[in-house]
Amino acid sequence: MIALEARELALHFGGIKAVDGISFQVPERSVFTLIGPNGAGKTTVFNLISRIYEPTAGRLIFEGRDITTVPPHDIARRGIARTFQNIELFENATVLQNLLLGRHAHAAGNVVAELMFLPGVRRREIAHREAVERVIDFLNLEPHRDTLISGLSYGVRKIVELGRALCTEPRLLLLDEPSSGLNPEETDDLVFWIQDIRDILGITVLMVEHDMGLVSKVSDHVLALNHGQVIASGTPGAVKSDPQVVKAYLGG
Ligand SMILES: Nc1ncnc2c1ncn2[C@@H]1O[C@H](COP(=O)(O)OP(=O)(O)OP(=O)(O)O)[C@@H](O)[C@H]1O
Repeated sequence: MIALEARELALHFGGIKAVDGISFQVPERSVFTLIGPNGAGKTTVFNLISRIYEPTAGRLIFEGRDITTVPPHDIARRGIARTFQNIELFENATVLQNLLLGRHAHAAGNVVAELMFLPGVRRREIAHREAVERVIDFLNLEPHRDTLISGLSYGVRKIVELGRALCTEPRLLLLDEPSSGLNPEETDDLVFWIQDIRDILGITVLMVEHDMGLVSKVSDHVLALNHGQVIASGTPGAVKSDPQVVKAYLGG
């Protein structure tokens, strides 16, 4: 089964063809990685899927449904979550509070019902708590649950951000440069987290990543972009040694 499909997707900013008619299919329960030199169009693809940008042309299909014109706030409800290149957490809140906020931000709520604390609201609240506890457990965040984000190392913050995305119980997780700022040991841990997210939680992972060591260890499929176009697609080994990819990284 295909989780996500891009068909001839394009986004032009004036004369700049940031994404220039690319097509790809992300199989369910796989790790699919976008690589390419700076300015290749990787982040723009993420922003198109998150619906931050309107495509100039093309379609995006998620689980067989066209999401090309779905409003951004609906994306999480449909089962897509993302992390950002720069961590976006509430510094003066605890890990638990951040995870709960991540959960609530995407929950459909009725303000009157919430104020009156109707039974449905309590049930939902319990469901939120349970989802958050599962994530704390899964990512071994228990020792940090009551720690303020400002008191955490960068590596742990990145795991919390991953946790916040997982709290929405996505079926597709977008990871934007997950290894940036991590030391080699933390990057090795990330390999296991990503594999567990795919294998244990059954979530499809679409990732943008520069660290080729991490890309090779964890990806089922790699798509290389340059100047907004696909230049290679296949296994990590095949893409890494593709002459067009080698040339692109050398500045071609
Ligand atoms: N909002 C924007 N307005 C104008 N041009 C943009 C905008 N966003 C991206 N671009 C341009 O589109 C091209 C693709 O950029 P993008 O950020 O997607 O590349 P990238 O592959 O993610 O690069 P990096 O690895 O540096 O993050 C670049 O030429 C960039 O300057």
